[in-house]
Amino acid sequence: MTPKISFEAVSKTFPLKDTEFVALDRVDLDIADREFVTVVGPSGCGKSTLMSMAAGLTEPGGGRILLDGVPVTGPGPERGVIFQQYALFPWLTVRKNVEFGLKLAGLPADERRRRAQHAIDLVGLTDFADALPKMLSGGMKQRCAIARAYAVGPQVLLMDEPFGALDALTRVQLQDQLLDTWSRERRTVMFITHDVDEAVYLANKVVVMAARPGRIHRVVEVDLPYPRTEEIRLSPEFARIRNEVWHAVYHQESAA
Ligand SMILES: Nc1ncnc2c1ncn2[C@@H]1O[C@H](COP(=O)(O)OP(=O)(O)OP(=O)(O)O)[C@@H](O)[C@H]1O
Repeated sequence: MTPKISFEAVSKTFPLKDTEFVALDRVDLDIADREFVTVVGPSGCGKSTLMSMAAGLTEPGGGRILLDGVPVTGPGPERGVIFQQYALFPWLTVRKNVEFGLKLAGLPADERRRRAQHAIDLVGLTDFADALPKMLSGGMKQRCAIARAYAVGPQVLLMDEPFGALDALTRVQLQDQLLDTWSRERRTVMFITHDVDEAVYLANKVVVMAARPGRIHRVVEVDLPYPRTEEIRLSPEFARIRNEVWHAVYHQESAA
């Protein structure tokens, strides 16, 4: 079966003084349809660059990225991108923020309203649909950004440390909510995080990257059932996988 996203020998260099810095060196990775893949690795190993290329915002220097077998040449509505910074329009309500992309897509007003409401309900912001971003907590702002991405109905969600700026409790709540939505509306997710627990809790596959040059170091399958629960989070099997990923991230020389 054709993978949803394929990275084929993807490389990227950036100019550095009179030489070149190799940010990514021949990355090969397949993400299957409806998979939830998390990407972890040391700072500067190229996680964001990799995702930005999947989003069509950065061109690969070498190799190619395929979406359903077709080379990515730019952004598209089948890919929703969510960054750590919420990037909401402060003068628009939650509803208007969520409707924004739908307006750009040229959808009629009643369809925009219906889709936005569905996405707002999904992320639990029903009571705040008419609030401005300044009235929302950090977690609620990020929910709004997620709703905005969902509303367009992307098959793929590309999430770059979306919960990185949130407190631990909000983070756990949003992880559960994201998994809940994912299990109902199965999309393909590529999710970057610095947090090993988060990487294991969410994913069915954790990609561990290494730096200098940026490359894939290991891929760890997470053979834990969904729905993920607190019981799973506290289980010995979870701890075993978490330790394996932790070791792969923080002891790369000895693990190589
Ligand atoms: N536009 C750019 N120009 C020059 N160098 C860049 C550019 N974008 C990224 N880099 C370099 O490429 C490397 C990979 O960056 P990237 O942001 O993808 O890493 P990352 O793994 O996401 O890091 P972090 O975990 O710190 O966010 C870094 O060393 C960075 O300095």
